Amino acid sequence: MSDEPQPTTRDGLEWNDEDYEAIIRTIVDNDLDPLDIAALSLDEINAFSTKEYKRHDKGCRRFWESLKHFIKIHHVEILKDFQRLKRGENIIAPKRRVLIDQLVQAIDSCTQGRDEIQQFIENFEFELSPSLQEVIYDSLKGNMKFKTMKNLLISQRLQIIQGLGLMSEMRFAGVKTKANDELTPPKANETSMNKSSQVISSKVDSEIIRSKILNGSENGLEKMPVRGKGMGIRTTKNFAINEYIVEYTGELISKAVGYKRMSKYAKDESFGNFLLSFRLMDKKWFIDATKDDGRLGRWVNHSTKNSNAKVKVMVIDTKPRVFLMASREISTGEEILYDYGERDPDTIKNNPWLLD
Ligand SMILES: C[S@@+](CC[C@H](N)C(=O)[O-])C[C@H]1O[C@@H](n2cnc3c(N)ncnc32)[C@H](O)[C@@H]1O
Repeated sequence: MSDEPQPTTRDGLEWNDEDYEAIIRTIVDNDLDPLDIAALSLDEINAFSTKEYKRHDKGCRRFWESLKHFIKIHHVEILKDFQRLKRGENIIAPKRRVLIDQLVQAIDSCTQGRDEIQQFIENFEFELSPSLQEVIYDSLKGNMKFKTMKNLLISQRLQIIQGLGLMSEMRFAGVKTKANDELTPPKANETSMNKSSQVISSKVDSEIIRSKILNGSENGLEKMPVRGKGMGIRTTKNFAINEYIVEYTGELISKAVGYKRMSKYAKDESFGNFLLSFRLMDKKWFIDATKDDGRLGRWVNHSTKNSNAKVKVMVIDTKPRVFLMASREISTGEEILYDYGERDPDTIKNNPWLLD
C-alpha cells in the first residue's frame, strides 16, 4: 500500500500544494534538517494545546486548534515528503493554503488573547534555525493571500511553524512566601505573557545571540554593589533595544528537583535566591544558579516598574538557554533590571522589594 498522503481535505483543512512543495524542496535543496520544523512530539503538542486554548477566547481557541493541526501534519508528512525527495520521488502534496488562512483568521478574530498570541510568536523567534526562517519567509512573501500572516511574520519574526511550547513563564522561585519560610510552588507568570512584543530586526539577530551564548559573552557589563540589594549588574556601554545582554547560567534541573531545592534553600538564607523557573514544551524547568560560576547573569536584580531587560529562551543543541535581552535602549552606567514575575500577594508582602 502506498504511503503517499492523499490530496484530500484533512480535518476540514485544505493545503496549498505549491507552497508546501516550495518549502519542502527548499529544505531538501539546502540540505536542511526537516526535524527543525517537525521536532515536537504529537503528545507534547496535544498536551500543550489542549491545556492552553481553554484559557483563551473563541478566536484564540481556533488559533491553537489550527496550529495544532498544522504541526501535526508537518510531523507526519514533511518527514515522509523529505524522504521521498531524497529518493528522487515526487511529492504528492496535500492542499495547505486553507489551514494557513484559518490561522490568519483565527489571529484576526482574537480579542482578549491576542497579546498572548503575539507573545507566543515572539517567544519562538529563536526557535527556528535562521536558514529555515528564510525558507518559510520566502515561501510566504510571494503570496498575497498570506498578507496578514506575512505582516505578522515580518513584524514578529515568524515562528508559527515549529511553534508550540516556548511560553516562557519566568520567575524566581525561591522567594519566601510565608512567615514560616515555606515556599509555594511558582505560579504562571501572567506578566511575562503580556509583555509587549518587540520587532526583531533581522534573522541575523538570532545568529548573533546564538553565538554570544556559545561564546559566553558578557560584554559591556560589570558587577557592583547596589544599596539595599546586595550586588547588581550595570552597563559599561550602551545597549540597543533587543540586544543580547547576558545568559542566566546555572544548573538546568527538572521541576521535581527544583521544588526540592526550593524547600532546602528556604531553610537556610545563605543559599540566597538564585532559582529561576521557566516553561518549555509545557514542562516546568529550573535553572539553579546558587553556585557562583563566575558568570554575571545571577547577579541581575529585579524591578517591576523600571525594568530594562526581558527574559528569553533559545534552545541550542536541544538544551534551553535562558538569557536577558534589552527591552529598551539602555545607557552606559544603568543597572540592568528585569521583572522576576512574582505576583503572589503573600510573597510580595514578605518581600516588599518585589514592588520596586
Ligand atoms: C538573583 S539574586 C540577585 C543578586 C543579589 N542582589 C545578590 O547580591 O545576591 C536575587 C536577590 O537579590 C535581591 N534583590 C533583587 N532585586 C532587588 C530589589 N529590587 N531590591 C532589593 N533586593 C533585590 C533579593 O534579595 C533577591 O532575593
